[in-house]
Amino acid sequence: MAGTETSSPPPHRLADLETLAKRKLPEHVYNYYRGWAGDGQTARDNCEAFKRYRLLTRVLRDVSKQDTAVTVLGSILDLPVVIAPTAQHSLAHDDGERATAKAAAALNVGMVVSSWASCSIEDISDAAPVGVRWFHLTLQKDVARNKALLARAEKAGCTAVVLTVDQPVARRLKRTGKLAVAPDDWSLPHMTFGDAPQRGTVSYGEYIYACMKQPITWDDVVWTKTNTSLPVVLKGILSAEDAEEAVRRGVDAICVSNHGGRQLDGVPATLDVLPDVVRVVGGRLEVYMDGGVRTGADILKALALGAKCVFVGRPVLWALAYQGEDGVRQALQVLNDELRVAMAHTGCSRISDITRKLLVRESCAGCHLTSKV
Ligand SMILES: Cc1cc2nc3c(=O)[nH]c(=O)nc-3n(C[C@H](O)[C@H](O)[C@H](O)COP(=O)(O)O)c2cc1C
Ligand SMILES: CCCCCCC(=O)C(=O)O
Repeated sequence: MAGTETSSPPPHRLADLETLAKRKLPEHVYNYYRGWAGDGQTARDNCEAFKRYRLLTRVLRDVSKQDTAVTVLGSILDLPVVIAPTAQHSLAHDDGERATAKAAAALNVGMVVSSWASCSIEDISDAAPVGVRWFHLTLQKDVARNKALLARAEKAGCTAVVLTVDQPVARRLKRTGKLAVAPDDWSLPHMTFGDAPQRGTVSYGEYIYACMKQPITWDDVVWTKTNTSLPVVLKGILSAEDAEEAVRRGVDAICVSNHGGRQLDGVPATLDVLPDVVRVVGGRLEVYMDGGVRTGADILKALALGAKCVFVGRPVLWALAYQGEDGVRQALQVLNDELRVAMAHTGCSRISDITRKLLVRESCAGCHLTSKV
């Protein structure tokens, strides 16, 4: 089991965390967290897309202070960052999601607790009573369980429901060409399996789809809206058309996401589709994004292209494996420091100063005065 704290120095970059975590994690856990669909083209492209934009500095402004606060679904975050829903934090550290939630609360960033969490939503709320927390709902075949989870999330203080919509069929999660098998060390307090196959003998996808409602449709989005008083966020939107439908169905926010490249390989990087989605939505609901966010400059780029905030997935798991709650705090602090530096150099004192004018496309780096991003 990972999770023994060491006195290693704090990481300077989130990119270093994966190597630090790898040394501590059992191989199957590292492979599961790192995993991607297909050849990993989309997983890589999510990160590369950020590098295709350059930041344009603006000088001689008073940037002695940066206010990085943002309001999402009525809650104030000190950073435009939400910890993405990711399964099974106890595989990274004994304190699991309790540690992650404490770190998120300490820096006042958001956290989405996965339906696939290893700690229950009640345990997490007991460990970290404050903090902006949302519940990620995987719709299960068991309708009563879905209703009960919505009620439990609200009672435990969650202020939004995040419905993941990009898992229509069981996937074949891979890393280095090997198909992941459902291991027997998962703890799943929110899920009901009925006559599920034996873990350790079937693929990861076969196992989890034994309890998931499949496929889910727009009617399920309406069902979710009807069965909770909380705002509903759709996570996994990639097209302008689906974003338009989300507006029509009365959804409160969407997260442009390809699940960190873990669903269908070959779909576009999220940063590349974000502008189209933002354009069609036209401010009628909040738009977030995730996939490949690794630096404060990445956050600035996503916000410049219209995201209200970003979700961060794998780096949080690496930080948790590296040094538990403290590791996650350090990682969030790195993002905070880097965002402030990027804002100062681009002449931004507050989040609302961040606009598309601060970005140039890589191919246009020499002709930015005439280019549009
Ligand atoms: C190990 C792991 C588990 C995940 N579990 C979930 C989940 O339970 N629900 C969900 O909607 N997304 C899940 N995701 C996807 C993340 O929420 C997020 O979309 C993705 O990790 C963002 O990309 P990034 O890792 O490059 O930041 C998971 C991702 C990883 C890496
Ligand atoms: C422990 C079961 C994991 C279920 C699926 C979580 C997920 O969405 C992922 O990408 O992994």
